Amino acid sequence: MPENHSAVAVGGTLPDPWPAPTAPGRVVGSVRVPGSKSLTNRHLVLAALTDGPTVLRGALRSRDADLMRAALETLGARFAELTDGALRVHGLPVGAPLPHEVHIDCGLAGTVMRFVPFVAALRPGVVHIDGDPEARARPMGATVSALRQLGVQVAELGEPGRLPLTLVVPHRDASATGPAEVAIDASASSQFLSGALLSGWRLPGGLTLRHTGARVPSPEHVAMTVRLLAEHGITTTQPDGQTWRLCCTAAARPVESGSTTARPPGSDGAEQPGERVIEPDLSNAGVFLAAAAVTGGRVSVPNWPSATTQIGARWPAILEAFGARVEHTVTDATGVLTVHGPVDAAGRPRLRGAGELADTAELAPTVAALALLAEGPTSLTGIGHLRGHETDRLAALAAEAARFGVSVREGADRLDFPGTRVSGAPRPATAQTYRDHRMATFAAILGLAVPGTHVVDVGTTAKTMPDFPARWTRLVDPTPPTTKEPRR
Ligand SMILES: O=C(O)C1=C[C@@H](OP(=O)(O)O)[C@@H](O)[C@H](O)C1
Ligand SMILES: C=C(OP(=O)(O)O)C(=O)O
Repeated sequence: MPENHSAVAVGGTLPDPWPAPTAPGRVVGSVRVPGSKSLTNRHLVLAALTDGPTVLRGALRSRDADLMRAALETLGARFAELTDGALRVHGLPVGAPLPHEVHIDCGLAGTVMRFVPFVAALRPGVVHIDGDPEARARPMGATVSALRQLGVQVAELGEPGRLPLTLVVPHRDASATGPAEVAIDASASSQFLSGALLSGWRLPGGLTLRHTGARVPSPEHVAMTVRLLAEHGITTTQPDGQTWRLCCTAAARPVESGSTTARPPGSDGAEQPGERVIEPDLSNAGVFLAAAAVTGGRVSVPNWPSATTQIGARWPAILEAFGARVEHTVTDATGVLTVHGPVDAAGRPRLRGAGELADTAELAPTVAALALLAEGPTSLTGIGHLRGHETDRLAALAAEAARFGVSVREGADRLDFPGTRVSGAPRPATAQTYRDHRMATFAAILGLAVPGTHVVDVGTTAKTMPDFPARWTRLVDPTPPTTKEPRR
């Protein structure tokens, strides 16, 4: 079900292709980043499966988050926007038959494609699941297999192991005592494991989930799932690195405990909803931090958590590998992360190659932009499963680098960037984005240093950051044209 992705800026539609702003000098600023997509969509699922109301603060509004909300609403959850900007979620009736057949639109959201089918498996009925044309290329085989092991009939209406799917969910024996046993190969995406775990605690006997493949991709995201379950009072045990066990005993209770849970002052707790605060999206924060790195500038992100399960926790180490200096000023549980971009003796930006960076997962496109502007070589390894992301990101990054005049070596699960000492500086190009938000932000970062860069369909950034073009323009060149002065 494709939809119009065109980017709408304050005051109108953005041009397509979009002229990416070039930094007039050092980029200096502070950027408040919206809530994490991965945390928001997990919290939405967990709140939808909790019997009492939950209040979410800082939840992302974006295409992926809105698709998740719509899907959960279709399955019976209810949402109310509160006047203070928070979102109240009322859980869906687990186990009750759906009143009629329903359709779920996943868009291009991996979290919706891989999390929602397991939610659907908790209500007897017929559920049709589809998404954008690009979503039909993304792997779904492990979800299909897991659902069948749970007794759901799954019709694969297109290619095997791909969307669209129709699920026929049976009535479940609520007196089941043992855990459901599911064994899947999740090598193509950690989301298969997260999806099963996020709903598995509502199965009558809980769930034992086993990964049969070699390695778990994006392991941080599975750790995030386990952590959030724990915050909801659901214990996951891991007898070995490939197996997760969830019991159902904590099921169906409103949120009462957990590190992000707070009760309103004076509350006796009886009818009060649990409250969750969602961290900013650190993967998207990396795009803004990259602007400092690329221009020898200084960019801060407030509310940077001191401890997090987000893969964006790796930004300080990654940016330091490129020669940036990173400070984290801590106040309470959060703080401000500030990146100072590296400069040479004359004050000109000067990124060094980062060497080998393993398992950068969803950070890879942003890191790739840095690697194209760095002097020395950088290799991104262990990223084979990114071929199943919004697009085949290894092929897309190599193709777009070539458009900018840089030859990047594409291996089965790695990319090798030569560094500008070998390739020369990237030259202007009109970057294709393949409906992939991170390919758009990749090109925007290059545009900082490569005047004349254009980005096709920059509106695709609405997947996780609807106002990206306006935010980016404000950060890169905040001075109105008439008052412009060189910043260095
Ligand atoms: O569970 C999640 O929220 C995600 C898991 C990861 O997926 P993969 O394991 O497919 O990389 C990540 O890349 C994606 O952006 C979000
Ligand atoms: C891979 C990504 O998204 P999705 O949640 O759609 O898998 C991503 O955001 O980089």
